[in-house]
Amino acid sequence: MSERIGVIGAGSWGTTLANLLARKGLDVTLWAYEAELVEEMRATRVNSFFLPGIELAPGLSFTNSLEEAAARKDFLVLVSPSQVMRGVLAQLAPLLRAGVVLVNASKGIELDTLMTMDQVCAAVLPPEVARCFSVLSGPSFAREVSLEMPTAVVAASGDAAVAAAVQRLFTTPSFRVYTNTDVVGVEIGGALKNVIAVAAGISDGLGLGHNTRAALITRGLAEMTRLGLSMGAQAETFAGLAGMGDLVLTCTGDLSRNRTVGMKLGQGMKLADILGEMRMVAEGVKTAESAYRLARRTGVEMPITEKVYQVLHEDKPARQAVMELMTRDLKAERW
Ligand SMILES: NC(=O)c1ccc[n+]([C@@H]2O[C@H](COP(=O)([O-])OP(=O)(O)OC[C@H]3O[C@@H](n4cnc5c(N)ncnc54)[C@H](O)[C@@H]3O)[C@@H](O)[C@H]2O)c1
Ligand SMILES: O=P(O)(O)OC[C@H](O)CO
Repeated sequence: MSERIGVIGAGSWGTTLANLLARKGLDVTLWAYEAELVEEMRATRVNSFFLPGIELAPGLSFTNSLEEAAARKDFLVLVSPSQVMRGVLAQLAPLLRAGVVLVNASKGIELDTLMTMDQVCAAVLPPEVARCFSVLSGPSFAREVSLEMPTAVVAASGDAAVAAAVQRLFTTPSFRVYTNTDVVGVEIGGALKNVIAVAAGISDGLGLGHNTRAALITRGLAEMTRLGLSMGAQAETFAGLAGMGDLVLTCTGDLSRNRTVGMKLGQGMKLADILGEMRMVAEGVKTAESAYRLARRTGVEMPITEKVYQVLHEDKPARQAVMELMTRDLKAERW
């Protein structure tokens, strides 16, 4: 392969994906928002800000210029946090050529507009550029991927040929990529699992047990699926890697930033203090509000999301939120 690839965002996931491609011998340019991070990666070939201890492959080059990262590329991997994606895309829009394959690897719902990342791309980019959109999602902690621990993810696009191209691009012996055509389902699964992971963290932080966590995962999946279906997603996507797969990982894995935020809340810390000591992004904090508002707008019942929103943003005590969830009206089990 002789593809030229730009990766936009040098956080832990952007750096990991760029490094995975460079390890395959591909020509990859990684754009970092922080100029000093570019200097550091050039000098040391390590991203100590976001991915310490992982050596970066020789074929990987670094830039603080979006033009250098994006111009004349065949694939552009978008890995900026979802709440800043629109601003980054607006700067990229005049630089992109028709036919470049866009790969969104960011997981969130924009707070101001309640749009998923495919919708933000369609709104900001010229139609001939936004057409080749795909989303890469699934259970994938950056550090484990960097250490080449076997991982399976999904590449979704409305155009099966684009999904197949992304599958070929990213596949390695330790990174297995499935294709899917349900962009909405994959976007919604990746975004909402972060909210449920905050809930699972709160439960763990309160000292509740495995029963509670299993209930949150299962009923969390039900409400994720309900919202997805109301937006045109397919139910089976939520049983797959971008749904249940990522939900299980993020609700149980100690590496999850979203679960960690929840744990600290459950232990009594204030959100502002938790976020104040984090350099990395926990997308579920803002997506909890996006999802809560989407649920109200669409009339979809999302009780766990509602309680996470209230604990995060309305100072509801975590124990009260648990009690309110447990004493809701009794009902039949259903999606
Ligand atoms: N880390 C993972 O394991 C992982 C795995 C899959 C998906 N993701 C998703 O990838 C996306 C990026 O997360 P990450 O973990 O790579 O980031 P990170 O938390 O490691 O780092 C934060 C990132 O935000 C960037 N940033 C901060 N302010 C910015 C601004 N104003 N404009 C542009 N960029 C800015 C930083 O440069 C850095 O790239 C998120 O949506 C996340 O959910 C992460
Ligand atoms: O660390 P988190 O909670 O942002 O999760 C990272 C990835 O999304 C897991 O698939």
